[in-house]
Amino acid sequence: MYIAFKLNNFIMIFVDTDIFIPIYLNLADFNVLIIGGGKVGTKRAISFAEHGAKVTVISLSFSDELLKNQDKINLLNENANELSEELLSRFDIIVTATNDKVLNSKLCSKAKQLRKLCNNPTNPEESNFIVPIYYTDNKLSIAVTTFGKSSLSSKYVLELIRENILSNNAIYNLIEAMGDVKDLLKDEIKDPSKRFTYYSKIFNDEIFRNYVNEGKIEQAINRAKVIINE
Ligand SMILES: C[C@@]1(CC(=O)O)C2=NC(=C\c3[nH]c(c(CCC(=O)O)c3CC(=O)O)Cc3[nH]c(c(CC(=O)O)c3CCC(=O)O)/C=C3\N/C(=C\2)[C@@H](CCC(=O)O)[C@]3(C)CC(=O)O)/[C@H]1CCC(=O)O
Ligand SMILES: NC(=O)c1ccc[n+]([C@@H]2O[C@H](COP(=O)([O-])OP(=O)(O)OC[C@H]3O[C@@H](n4cnc5c(N)ncnc54)[C@H](O)[C@@H]3O)[C@@H](O)[C@H]2O)c1
Repeated sequence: MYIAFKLNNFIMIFVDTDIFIPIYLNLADFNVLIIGGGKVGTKRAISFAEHGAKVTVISLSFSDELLKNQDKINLLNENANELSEELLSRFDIIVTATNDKVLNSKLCSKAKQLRKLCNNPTNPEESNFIVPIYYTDNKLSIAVTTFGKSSLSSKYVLELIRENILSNNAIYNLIEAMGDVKDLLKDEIKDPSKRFTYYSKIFNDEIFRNYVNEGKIEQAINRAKVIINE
């Protein structure tokens, strides 16, 4: 998953970025184990729980935020050095977030042997999934990662996309209008291969796009109907 070599006395690590496939997961009711209840473990635990997963945190100590959320997150006060394979097997996803890098590596490696999804925030190149920085609204989602090189840079890239691209309402109008076009085409043309030719034709039509840019969705859909009936 990564290549390491020594250059000027630094160990250079290159994550093989091609090996990661971006996927959006619905983890409702999945069992997630977070090992380490400090700053990183707390962020991950809260985020997984907010997205519907059943979260357990095993740690020697817990942040105040975790202690306040015991109704939503199961806390187990245990030493992770003594975790059995049987316990790890009960979870679908494992995050190793203690401040003991050796322990995190050992646990993540065991988890991967058990074919679990494992995230090691202290050593991204050992993870078989990465938690990217992301933005989601009810129409689209954008996730950015620099594969652990710099979260601040990832955050900056995301801010630039939001400020320079998503701030233009025309993008949202376009998504809305093309969603309506899809409903319309599914209704009117039953043969998918015929239907598919219309998507790009309508998407690239100048008149359709002008209406979309002006926020005139109804006129845009009428224009789509004209194209379908041509
Ligand atoms: C998105 C977010 C999600 C979350 O953590 O829940 C996240 N990091 C966040 C913040 C953050 N992380 C760090 C800083 C300090 C400034 C800086 O260094 O930039 C800040 C800034 C802050 O805290 O504001 C330091 C840092 N990051 C990693 C290491 C380990 C290492 O390098 O060894 C170190 C310690 C380096 C050291 O010890 O020196 C690695 C990872 N961090 C990732 C995700 C994954 C890759 C995503 C990517 O490529 O961006 C990956 C690979 C872990 C993974 O696999 O999931 C969250 C957004 C918070 C928000 O929303 O604002
Ligand atoms: N990926 C990221 O975004 C990111 C960001 C900052 C830091 N980090 C790295 O993540 C690691 C954790 O950082 P943190 O700020 O959450 O640390 P922290 O000190 O706040 O928390 C560590 C937690 O691990 C627990 N722990 C330690 N040994 C344990 C054991 N044997 N069994 C059970 N629990 C144990 C501690 O009780 C504590 O709750 C650090 O190595 C840090 O460099 C990653």
